[in-house]
Amino acid sequence: MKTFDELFLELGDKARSRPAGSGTVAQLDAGVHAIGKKIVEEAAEVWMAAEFQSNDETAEEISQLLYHLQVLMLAKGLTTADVYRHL
Ligand SMILES: N=c1c2ncn([C@@H]3O[C@H](COP(=O)(O)OP(=O)(O)OP(=O)(O)O)[C@@H](O)[C@H]3O)c2ncn1[C@@H]1O[C@H](COP(=O)(O)O)[C@@H](O)[C@H]1O
Repeated sequence: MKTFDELFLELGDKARSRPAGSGTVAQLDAGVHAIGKKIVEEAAEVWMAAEFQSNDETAEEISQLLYHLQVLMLAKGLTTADVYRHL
């Protein structure tokens, strides 16, 4: 298990070191347009899970949405502080 901040640090390391086989690196290379489409897809899956599936399945979909939001943050050079200051 990891927190939002721990995952963001891990993804930042991946973006810098670019290990072979990293899905995050592949997403970053695909660019903001592709990442954005993935966010929309995952958001729809969250919505559908919330309406028609279990809470555990909904939580899993939410985790995937958070992951893709973090990939977009990295693609745009945003930090968690950039986001948190709006909360
Ligand atoms: N938390 C995640 C995570 N959540 C979601 N995803 C990806 O998001 C996609 C969501 O999958 P779906 O269930 O929607 O399935 P899908 O639409 O068939 O997926 P694709 O066809 O798009 O691959 C998958 O491609 C997952 O690989 C994630 N990929 C990676 N992580 C974590 O990120 C870290 C770095 O991962 P790598 O960069 O791959 O090493 C590791 O700690 C991973 O656990």
